[in-house]
Amino acid sequence: MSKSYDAARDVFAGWEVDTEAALTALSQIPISMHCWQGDDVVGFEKKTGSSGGGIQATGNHPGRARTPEELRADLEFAYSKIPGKHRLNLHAFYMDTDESPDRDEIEYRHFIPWVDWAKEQGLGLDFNPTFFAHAKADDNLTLSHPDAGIRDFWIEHGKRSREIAARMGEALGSAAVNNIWVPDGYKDIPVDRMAARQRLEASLDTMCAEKHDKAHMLDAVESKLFGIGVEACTVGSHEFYLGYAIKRGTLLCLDMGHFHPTENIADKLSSVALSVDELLLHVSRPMRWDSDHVILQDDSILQMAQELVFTGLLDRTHIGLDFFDATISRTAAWVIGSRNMQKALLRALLLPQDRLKEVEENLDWTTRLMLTEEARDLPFAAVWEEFCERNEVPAGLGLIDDLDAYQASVAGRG
Ligand SMILES: C[C@H](O)[C@H](O)[C@@H](O)C(=O)CO
Ligand SMILES: [Mn+2]
Repeated sequence: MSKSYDAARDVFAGWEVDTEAALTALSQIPISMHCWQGDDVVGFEKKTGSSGGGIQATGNHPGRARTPEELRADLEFAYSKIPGKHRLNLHAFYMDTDESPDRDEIEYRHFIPWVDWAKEQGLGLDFNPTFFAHAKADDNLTLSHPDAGIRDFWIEHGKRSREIAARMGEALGSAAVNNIWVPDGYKDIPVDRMAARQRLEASLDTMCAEKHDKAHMLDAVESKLFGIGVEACTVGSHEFYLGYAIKRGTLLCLDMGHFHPTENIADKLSSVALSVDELLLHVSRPMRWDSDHVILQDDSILQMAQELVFTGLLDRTHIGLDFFDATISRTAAWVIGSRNMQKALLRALLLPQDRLKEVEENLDWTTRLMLTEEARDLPFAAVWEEFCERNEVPAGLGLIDDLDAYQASVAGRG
């Protein structure tokens, strides 16, 4: 235990905050790191179409992972710099196989190398059907397409993805969240939104009809305000999926980039949690649009973490990341973003929660403001360093050399 941690523990104790309890709580929060930051959302299948689903990684930093082996090596490095045990969020088009199954032909066996690796690394896995980057998504319509043949193709993909996720969860002894994000929408103003939404709802119902053990797989649905090429209408809007999650008992996924830029996503947690059992977060940083920048310790993330801690929602929320920046080291992006999520949680866990709630209850808003502002100056960094040390990962400047050395080792990839 370092001298600075010792001193910090005393300072926090003066605020009636137990740093040991905060460290224990933080060590029990897994972050689901998204595989797609490692290769700019390209995936490993041999067949692709022209639709990117309105999402886009920009930049050309050297070192993009081109194979599952390269991606796993990058992930191993990233996890070795992130304190604690975490999860990997895999998309269906990251299959690891010599075969070329189409989306409606994928099977669990195409993902076994990922499961074996996750077991070896002590990681949990989460999963996502991939409803974009395919010729049958080129109209920007999949599950809501007017053509039943196209809908059936994607329904089959979704069914298989749920089955694969369930088998992953069973194999690893930890439920895989299977997140359904469907990019469907219209570039210009549609005249029959209702028909599109009815088709999406019916397709989702068929796709999710088979019951899987919740100990193995949990369905989540993710809404979006708009994407590039579908500016006028997204079929799976927030209202659509909020209703769907409530009616069908699925998790609701809130992606921080999928709302109007002035909306505060942290504010939504307590509202939706009154009507859905569990939540999935896609923690992201939109800049003017759903730009998926690497997350910072900015107000949006700090408030999100504080809401999770203060509302007692950590047990009902699965924290996933969703950003992809190709202008910087991809492994560093994972490390910086994941650690920032953890730092935000630690900051929230180190706040004098009981006292703050008490003064608010007493309408003493002056003291509330004074306490929240003074608490910003507490010696949080010493507690974070202690967490890193206990988990045998570097903190501060010690991290930079490691990140640089790894980036140099992958920069020669073609
Ligand atoms: C690749 C992911 O499925 C994707 O980012 C989705 O979650 C999303 O947020 C689309 O904007
Ligand atoms: Mn997302």
